[in-house]
Amino acid sequence: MFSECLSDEAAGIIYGDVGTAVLNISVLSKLQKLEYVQIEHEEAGWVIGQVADIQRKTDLSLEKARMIGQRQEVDIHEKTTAKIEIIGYRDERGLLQTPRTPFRAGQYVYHAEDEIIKKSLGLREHTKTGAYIGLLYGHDIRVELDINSLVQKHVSILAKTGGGKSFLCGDLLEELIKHNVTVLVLDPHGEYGSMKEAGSVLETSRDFHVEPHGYADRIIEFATDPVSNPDALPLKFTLSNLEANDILSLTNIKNSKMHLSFLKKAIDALRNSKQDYSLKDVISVLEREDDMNNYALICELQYLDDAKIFAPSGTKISELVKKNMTTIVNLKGTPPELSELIVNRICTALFELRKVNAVPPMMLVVEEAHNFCPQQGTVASSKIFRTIAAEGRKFGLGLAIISQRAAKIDKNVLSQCNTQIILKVTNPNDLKAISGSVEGLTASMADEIQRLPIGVAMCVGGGIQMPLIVEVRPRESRHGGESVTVIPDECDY
Ligand SMILES: Nc1ncnc2c1ncn2[C@@H]1O[C@H](COP(=O)(O)OP(=O)(O)OP(=O)(O)O)[C@@H](O)[C@H]1O
Repeated sequence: MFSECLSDEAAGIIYGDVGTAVLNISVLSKLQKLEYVQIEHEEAGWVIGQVADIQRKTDLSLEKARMIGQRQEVDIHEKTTAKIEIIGYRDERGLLQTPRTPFRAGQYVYHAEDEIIKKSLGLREHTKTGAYIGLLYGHDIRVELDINSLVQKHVSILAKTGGGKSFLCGDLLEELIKHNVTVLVLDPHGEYGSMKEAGSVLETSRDFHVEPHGYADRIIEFATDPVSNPDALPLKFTLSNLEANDILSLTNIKNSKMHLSFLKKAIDALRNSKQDYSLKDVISVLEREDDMNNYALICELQYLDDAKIFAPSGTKISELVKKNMTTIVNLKGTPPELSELIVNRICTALFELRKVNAVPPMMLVVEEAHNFCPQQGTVASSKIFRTIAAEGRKFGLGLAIISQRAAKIDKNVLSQCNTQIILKVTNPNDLKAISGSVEGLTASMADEIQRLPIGVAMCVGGGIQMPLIVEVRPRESRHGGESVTVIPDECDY
């Protein structure tokens, strides 16, 4: 017979037609959507399920509702019911199974105990390789992503703008730093340098066990514009490593055969006379030609020279990537074409050097990934991202892509991300792209993505076998992507 001893604390009783995958209960005590429940099965033992939907059924007719409007007393009878989706149980081999025979009507359903949830969902706490990103929604159970799996199988963090992507990515980076993983972050908006400073952990109703902590001793920051980022080291590229068409692609005269041939000639002349040369040298050669047709090209090169990104001898990868350290490449203020070229050169160098073990196994984190590996059109870095997504895992080069437009990321790249962290998304195209790429996503979970509050994420992969809803932990370090207040409170004036 089934356990009757817990009936006082029961969440509900099964009624109506009962299946092996879905069943309905009459709710007996407070129950929330997405909460886990446990039900005893005659053969399988305790099985867990999740509340997919709750309904309060009432007998209030339209007519009676009108009577309430006329301030008349009306009796309302209500019954709360819930739809439960069965997740399963662990068999003696530790594999997740679902029962093959249905539960019985009249059976009690209970609020799930933490130990049963952990066992059934395969959640392990305080593991050696776990990145703690938050607590399981409604439960004091730590959700940890397996770092080896993140690096080997890539990860995506997707949400609408302001959905909490960079906040959560900061959590992940803190964990990677604590576990001594070598990381390089491509940071188009300069949001991650603030991780050097300790944050202020907000008081919340839940205790996440997080203390403020800054990571200045573990972070190296490089910036293309060191004037605006005085704490960062200057990032420079060797001009002599670029071909004429690379340089022309950075200007507004991308497809001119005439200008390409002028530029090639000037560069060939310089290469024949010296090893290192600057953009000023290229401009001087073009000026000496005294050809009116060169004028537009000279103006563009002067504009490029003002970006001060090229030097006779650029930043070496050995300076950029240091074992067990996190490097932030701050691209704030860099024009898009230049950013794409920089990202392409860094990623290509990392991939090639990783192949020959000249840099340590590492994680490459790319913010605003839709700009560097777009689904439509091609940019300088499109090809290398496809290559890293497809082959990076073989060489220990993990990819973390972060974007507010899932539908605008190259599908060849997105589909290779086996760990997905999804925050609030409302755009229908993005929702479609996400639903198509997340394994094991039920219709109710997919629907839930639009309603996720800020600070709540849906995760799957990284050692987590089914999509889980997670309350994201607070940051230890300062979050650099705070939303800007347009109209301050009176006291702020
Ligand atoms: N887990 C959380 N706890 C508390 N506050 C959060 C959390 N996640 C996000 N926020 C707050 O929400 C705001 C937006 O978060 P965040 O900057 O991470 O969004 P985003 O998705 O990176 O935005 P954008 O697309 O504009 O870069 C910030 O002010 C941040 O402090």
